[in-house]
Amino acid sequence: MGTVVEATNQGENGNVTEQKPTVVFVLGGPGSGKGTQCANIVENFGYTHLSAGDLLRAEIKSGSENGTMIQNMIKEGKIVPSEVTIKLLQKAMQESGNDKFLIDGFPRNEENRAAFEEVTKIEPAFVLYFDCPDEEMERRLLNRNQGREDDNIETIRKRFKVFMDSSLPVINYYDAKGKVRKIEAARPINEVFESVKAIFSTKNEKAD
Ligand SMILES: Nc1ncnc2c1ncn2[C@@H]1O[C@H](COP(=O)(O)OP(=O)(O)O)[C@@H](O)[C@H]1O
Ligand SMILES: Nc1ccn([C@H]2C[C@H](O)[C@@H](COP(=O)(O)OP(=O)(O)O)O2)c(=O)n1
Ligand SMILES: [Mg+2]
Repeated sequence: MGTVVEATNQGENGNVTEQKPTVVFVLGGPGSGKGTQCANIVENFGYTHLSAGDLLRAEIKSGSENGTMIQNMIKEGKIVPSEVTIKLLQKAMQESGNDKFLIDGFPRNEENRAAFEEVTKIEPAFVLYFDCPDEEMERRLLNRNQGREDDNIETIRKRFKVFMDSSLPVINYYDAKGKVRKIEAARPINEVFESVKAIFSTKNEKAD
């Protein structure tokens, strides 16, 4: 079995080798509801959910040599170097056995985006963007109660700034390619999911 993550559609001799996996990037500010909606999508549409933040937090817990660096960056609301995050994503993709992925919270900056494309040669089918006002996101994060070291008001403000400065440009990049599916996220969870369902039920998954 070859790797799904670096798969190409055609070998050098022109033979069809493997299909590239379907990837949907799930973006939006901290607390916009990415993880919550991904869980719903998994139940209904057969995707594997990969949260970049969850993978990084698991890496900290595992006691890896990068753990302290990752922990310090997350506490400061900063974005971990792509090399680290992409390796974790590739490993999780390989281990999943699936060929449809929701990649949640990635790419969060231009470096993430360009490096993922370079390393995997995968273009997302589309980008789901949860648009939510800061006040609502702040309320949700302060009530999240998952014991996260970055869900305090000081780090939250830093994360909002990083989102505005570094992540919105990535969303704009994909918007210019017609790939962004924007969702009003400041509504009850089930209403947001109705909008999500409508997007996954249309034939845009394979669109270039
Ligand atoms: N539509 C919603 N309305 C109210 N609270 C929500 C909604 N979606 C998610 N939440 C809550 O807000 C918090 C952040 O949601 P989460 O899915 O973890 O967001 P993200 O992954 O984008 O940071 C969680 O406590 C979650 O239960
Ligand atoms: N691509 C990514 C994703 C997350 N991180 C780090 C920096 C982020 O502030 C934290 C938390 O990300 P996570 O997606 O779990 O946070 P939210 O669900 O948006 O609240 O992880 C990263 O460095 N690079
Ligand atoms: Mg999340």
